[in-house]
Amino acid sequence: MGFEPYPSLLRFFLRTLLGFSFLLTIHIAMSSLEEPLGLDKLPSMNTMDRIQRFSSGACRPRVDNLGMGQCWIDGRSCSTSNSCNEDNEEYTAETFPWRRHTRSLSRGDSFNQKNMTMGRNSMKFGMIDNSFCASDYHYSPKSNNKNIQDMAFRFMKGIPKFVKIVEVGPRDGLQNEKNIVPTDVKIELIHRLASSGLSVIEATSFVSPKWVPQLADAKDVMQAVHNLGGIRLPVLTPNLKGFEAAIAAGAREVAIFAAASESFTKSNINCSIGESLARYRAVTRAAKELSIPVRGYVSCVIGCPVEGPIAPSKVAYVAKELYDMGCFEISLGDTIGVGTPGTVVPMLLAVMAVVPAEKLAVHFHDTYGQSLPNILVSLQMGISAVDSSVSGLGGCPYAKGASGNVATEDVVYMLNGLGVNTNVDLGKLMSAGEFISKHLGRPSGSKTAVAFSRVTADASKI
Ligand SMILES: CC(C)(COP(=O)([O-])OP(=O)([O-])OC[C@H]1O[C@@H](n2cnc3c(N)ncnc32)[C@H](O)[C@@H]1OP(=O)([O-])[O-])[C@@H](O)C(=O)NCCC(=O)NCCSC(=O)C[C@@](C)(O)CC(=O)[O-]
Repeated sequence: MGFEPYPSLLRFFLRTLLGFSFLLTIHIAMSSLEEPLGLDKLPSMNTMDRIQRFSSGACRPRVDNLGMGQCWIDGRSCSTSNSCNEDNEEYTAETFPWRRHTRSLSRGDSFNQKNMTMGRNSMKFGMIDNSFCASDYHYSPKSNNKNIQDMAFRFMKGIPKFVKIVEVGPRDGLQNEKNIVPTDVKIELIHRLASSGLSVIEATSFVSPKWVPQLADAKDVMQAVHNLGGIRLPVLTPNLKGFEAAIAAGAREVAIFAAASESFTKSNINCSIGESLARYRAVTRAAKELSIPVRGYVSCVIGCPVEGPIAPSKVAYVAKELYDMGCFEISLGDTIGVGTPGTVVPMLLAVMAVVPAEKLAVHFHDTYGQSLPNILVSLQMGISAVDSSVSGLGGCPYAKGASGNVATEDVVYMLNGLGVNTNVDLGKLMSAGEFISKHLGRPSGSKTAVAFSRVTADASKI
């Protein structure tokens, strides 16, 4: 819809925009970054805009060429310049097995057909044009508050009231650090994280010290923390040897880690996907005998550092195998952080066709700054477990270029802003982040922590 034929609409937009800027200025001045803007505090135009930007069906990846700037929209290719071209390629349900599920999911749910078709809107320089209002919601001066409330309701509908955060800082966060972090510092970090209210903290890995020297002290760390009350402390175990060592050190929960890429599996655990699943079957059998819960990871759910794009069906296959062998939860890892909502949504749809959403967690690395939008769409799709790492520490030693995990502080800040409960005290969490960042001698990788420390520094100058 163009503006010219509708001068009154244009006036309405300008008035709303001015009103919004004014309100925002007042709010920022008053809140001094103390808390995120809640949905209820944002003017209605902005709510619409956000629904548009976070629309889940925007762009789905081509399985055969998912170069990270490439995507497809209902049979049309889209280049990195975000312009879409019609093409005549045939895309069948077999090529994209999640599409059938997309249609059935879309009926009558928050993740509905309207949202799925928003991707048809053309995009320029990263901004979706205003055709969303025209084609899908017919936004006009006559639109009343109810329409806007409906849209806000639809946006929030899938988002859970409580999100479980799985803190992976002491393990995923530290495993790639070049300088060995003293055992005492690791133990202190776990204590500080626990005191912030986090209920699941991945403590360490019982892997070969030749492969991951940073975690060679797994036994000492585990022995020191395993009695921390009310906290779950899973540890990574790549095989029976690791499982037995973990149990002997006091572990009461373990995690096994597979991948959807053959090349990554080879470089990470030195075997094929098939061999890794056989090893993990042995671990889950042993765990079952001891009533030890096992979490499963699938790495490279969007892309692999060696193979490039990974098909959602491969991710679904490995996730289902782990689920069938008894994992209580499957964490889907974007190991190199190349995912966007456009590629995360189809991957999740494929996995959700074979593993229930309530058994899934998401695990994003923040290489391209896409973790928060990726988490947001995951929540909208019914996932309520999110992995993150204090201060954004992390990276896999066997995934070159992989940056840190999404920062736990940033996840908690966003969830607070959405009114989602996490039971985590952001202040105490940031102090744990400050502790480990100081030790590592570098600034925090959390934008939230950096913003708060600036505000505090500015305030102390007054
Ligand atoms: C799987 C292995 C052990 C195979 O390693 P291998 O060399 O193929 O195994 P092997 O069976 O031939 O054993 C070689 C040596 O390792 C020892 N060994 C064997 N197993 C263990 C064990 N459990 N604990 C301690 N030692 C062990 C074994 O005893 C032997 O010792 P040696 O006789 O030479 O003295 C190795 O490749 C390994 O440890 N890899 C771990 C790699 C790793 O930890 N990667 C990072 C975690 S995954 C990740 O970060 C992704 C994730 C989960 O965060 C999600 C995401 O972001 O996507």
